[in-house]
Amino acid sequence: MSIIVDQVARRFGDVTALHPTSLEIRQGELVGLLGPSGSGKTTLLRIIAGLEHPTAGRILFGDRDMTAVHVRHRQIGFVFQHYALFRHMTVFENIAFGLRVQPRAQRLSSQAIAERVNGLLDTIQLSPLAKRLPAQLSGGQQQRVALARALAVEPKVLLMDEPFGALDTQVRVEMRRWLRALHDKLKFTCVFVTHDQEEALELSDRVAVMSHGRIEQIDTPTALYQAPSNTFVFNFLGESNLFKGQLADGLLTCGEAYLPAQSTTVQIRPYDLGLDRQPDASHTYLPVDIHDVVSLGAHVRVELHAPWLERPWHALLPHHIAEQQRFTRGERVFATPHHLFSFPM
Ligand SMILES: Nc1ncnc2c1ncn2[C@@H]1O[C@H](COP(=O)(O)OP(=O)(O)OP(=O)(O)O)[C@@H](O)[C@H]1O
Repeated sequence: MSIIVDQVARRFGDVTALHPTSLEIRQGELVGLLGPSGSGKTTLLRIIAGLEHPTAGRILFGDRDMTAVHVRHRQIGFVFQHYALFRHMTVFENIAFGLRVQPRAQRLSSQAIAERVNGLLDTIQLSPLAKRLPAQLSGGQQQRVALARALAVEPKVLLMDEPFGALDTQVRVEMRRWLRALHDKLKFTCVFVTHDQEEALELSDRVAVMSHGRIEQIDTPTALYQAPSNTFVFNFLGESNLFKGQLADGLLTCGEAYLPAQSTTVQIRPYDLGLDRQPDASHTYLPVDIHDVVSLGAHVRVELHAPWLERPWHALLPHHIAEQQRFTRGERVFATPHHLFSFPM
C-alpha cells in the first residue's frame, strides 16, 4: 500500500508544527523521518496514522483518501519507543491480541490464530520464549514482540516512533539489522521516526531529513551523503571541517593556506581529509599542526590546529594508514581534501 502525503500542514495555535508537505511513500518502502527535536517528525507520523488531524492537505493510502478515516479503520500497525506490552499476558497472547479482538465476522479460528502467531514467533526467533511474560524478556526481545504484535493483523502500513529509542547502543544496532532483514522478507510499507542519523541511514530505503516543520531533502542514504541539497542536511548528517576565505581565480585563500574552490566557503568531512608530511604538489597548501591523536577502534581521529582556522579541524584516518604514518603531537603536516562540499550561503 503506497502512502501519499499531499500538501499536509499542521498548526497548534501560533506554532506551525508542519508547513505544507508532500511526500510519496511507495508500496513496500521503508522510509525514515529524520530530524532534530521539534522538526515535525512525530506530527507527520501521527497525521499519517490518523492520531492527529491536519490543518490542511490530504493523506491517501493507494488511491483512497484516508484524511477523514478514523485511525481504527486505517489498518495500521504501530510500534512505539516503549514497547507497552500487556504485562499480564504471555508473549504468545501479546502477539495474538489484535487477532482475538477483531470483529467476529473477520476473526480467524483459534487454530488459524495459533498458526499465525507461531509463524511470527519463528520470524522474530522467540519461539522458545512463547510462554514467558514480558518482564522475563530483555528490552530487545520485548521490542521484537511489540513488532510481531503490530504485524500479526497484517497491517497495510507499519508506523514506528523511535522504535529502538529505549534500547542501549549495541541492542539498537542488532535490532535494526534484524528489522531490515525482516522487512526484506515481508516487504511491508513502513514509516519510522528517529533522531539518530546512523539508524535512519542504515535502515531506510529513503530518508526524509526534516527541519522546522519542512522536509529539507528526501533521498536514498547514498544520495544524501553524496549530494546533500543544503548546509542543514550536510551538517545534520555528520561532522565537517570548515574553510572560509577569499576567492580569486578559482583559488580560495585564508592566511597562508589555499585550495582550489568555486565558492568562499567549503566544507570537508573528516574521513575525506588525508594527511601528509610533504605539501601537495598541486594548488593545495593546508599546513596544520597535530594537536591530538585518539584511537577510536577502526579509525584514528586526529585534531588539527592552525592560525588560519577559526575552529580546529579533524581527520578520521583508517587504523592501518595511521599505523604507517605514526603522527605525533606537535608535528607539522599538510592536509589534502579528497572531496569538498560547498553550498550557497
Ligand atoms: N499538541 C501540541 N500542542 C502544541 N504544540 C505542539 C503539539 N505537538 C507538537 N507541537 C509542536 O510542534 C513542533 C513539532 O513537534 P513534533 O513533536 O512533531 O517534533 P519532533 O520532530 O517529533 O520532535 P521530537 O524528536 O522531540 O519528538 C514542536 O515545536 C512542538 O512543540
